[in-house]
Amino acid sequence: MTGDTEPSAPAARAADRPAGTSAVVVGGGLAGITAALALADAGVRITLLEGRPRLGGLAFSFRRGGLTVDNGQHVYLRCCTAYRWFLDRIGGAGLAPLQDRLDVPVVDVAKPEGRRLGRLRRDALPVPLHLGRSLATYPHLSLADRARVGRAALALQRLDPADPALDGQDFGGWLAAHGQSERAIEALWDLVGVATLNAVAGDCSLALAAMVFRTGLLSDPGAADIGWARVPLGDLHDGLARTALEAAGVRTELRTRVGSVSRTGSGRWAVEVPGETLETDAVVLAVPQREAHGLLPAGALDAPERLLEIGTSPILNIHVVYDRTVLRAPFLAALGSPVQWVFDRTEASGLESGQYLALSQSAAQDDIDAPVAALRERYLPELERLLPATRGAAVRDFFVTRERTATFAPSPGVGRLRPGNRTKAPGLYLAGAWTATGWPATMEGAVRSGTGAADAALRALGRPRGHLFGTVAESDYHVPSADDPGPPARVPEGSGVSLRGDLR
Ligand SMILES: Cc1cc2nc3c(=O)[nH]c(=O)nc-3n(C[C@H](O)[C@H](O)[C@H](O)COP(=O)(O)OP(=O)(O)OC[C@H]3O[C@@H](n4cnc5c(N)ncnc54)[C@H](O)[C@@H]3O)c2cc1C
Repeated sequence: MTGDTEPSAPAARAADRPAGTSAVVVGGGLAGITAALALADAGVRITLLEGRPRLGGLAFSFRRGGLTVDNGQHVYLRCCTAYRWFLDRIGGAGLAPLQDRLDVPVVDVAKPEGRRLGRLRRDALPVPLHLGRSLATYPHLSLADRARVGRAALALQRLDPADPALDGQDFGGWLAAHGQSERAIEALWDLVGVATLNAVAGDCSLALAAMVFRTGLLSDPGAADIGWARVPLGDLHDGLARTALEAAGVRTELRTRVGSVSRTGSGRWAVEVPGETLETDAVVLAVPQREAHGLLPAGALDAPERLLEIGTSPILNIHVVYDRTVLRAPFLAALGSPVQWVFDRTEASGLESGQYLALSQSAAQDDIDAPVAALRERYLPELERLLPATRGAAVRDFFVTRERTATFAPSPGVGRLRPGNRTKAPGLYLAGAWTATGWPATMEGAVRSGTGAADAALRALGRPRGHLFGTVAESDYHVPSADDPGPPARVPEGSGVSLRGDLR
């Protein structure tokens, strides 16, 4: 590596760029990759520095014997327009398609009479009627609870997530004040909320919850259709991302941990990595909030100590390989069990026989440090209750992945702690899912923060540009024809992704 980002960029496209427009992006998670791509696409000469030997940050894969394992199951929704733009930009949309229509099997094992299957799905009707039939027939709620859920959803729709007064209130208190029973919270609000917000309703800012439920369930009929990668996450966030960065002329340096960022005497920026210092015009810090706090020069934020007040929340994934197929659906959600969501990872992991399930356990404070043996003892019998076919099946492998700081904690009051993309230091920008995107800690939030930082930098360079992505557009719902097959992120016919009534 050389000492200045400008003359050293390898790709021809970068070499053509005018001098005086270089930037260093620190951190190669989704926020940093996005910022690097968006800036490079606008003609800025970019160096991306990542401390680890791979890109992708918190959403990555690793090898375990013959398996490719994701550190944690990731899903996104059709309303995640920024992440969908990102998938398109790296050429990965076809590898992480969306359901044609929201359809979530929900299995309740709490009742003595046995397990019961319900479904949360949508119809092709306008909001809020698109969920009306599903709610009316949802067997896990009493009739009275279903009516009260409908009324609360309409009240939620009237909230403005950007209203600062909502940030300090907790979602659980709001739900109780709107007549929601403990059962309704468990069987509906937390079923969705824990997975998307990484906290139970009582621990969640009303602003963030309103954002999730309004955008996902109450904005457009298809907004909550679920998408997920049919390949290892690393294929997208590391492999394809690296190819896209290289094609855009970005110089990417892995295993390169930034030690400090400071202003030079001439008003440029000095980025220190082991053995050398890079000089550049602008810096995007796309690292987690604690690292950002450590790298921010004095005076860059009014109250930098607030970054350290942002809490974190863990996610545990439990991976089980059976010698046979035990689940005949791509995923399911569970009630009446410590199991939350179960995903079939068989194909994506490269497993050739048997079935590989990943249990995604959000807000996992109670289990995150439990020994593997204790988790095995607790969760295998739970899987037998949920999926009877596991009872005669042999467990070929059982392991866990623990992300203790998977997301920032969406606690009441977190909104006032999250800074925007701009700092008080000219040329220094912040990105990361923890910045003030209005979204909880998601891939969507990370990508939005990356484009936000790039936009702020481009405006300062006098090169503002149009929006890269919009809200959920009507065009997302058009009927595909032979001439116009529709957006690439659709599940192809016959792909086997549709859910069947019988899960096993
Ligand atoms: C188990 C799990 C499950 C999840 N499930 C979902 C889901 O289903 N849907 C969803 O949308 N989101 C999910 N998320 C959240 C999502 O993964 C994150 O919000 C997103 O990936 C954060 O991206 P980021 O770029 O903001 O930060 P990060 O991914 O944390 O990236 C920051 C990068 O900076 C690098 N870095 C740090 N310090 C330095 C330094 N000094 N020098 C150089 N590099 C440095 C780090 O190595 C890292 O690569 C999940 C997260 C986890 C952990």
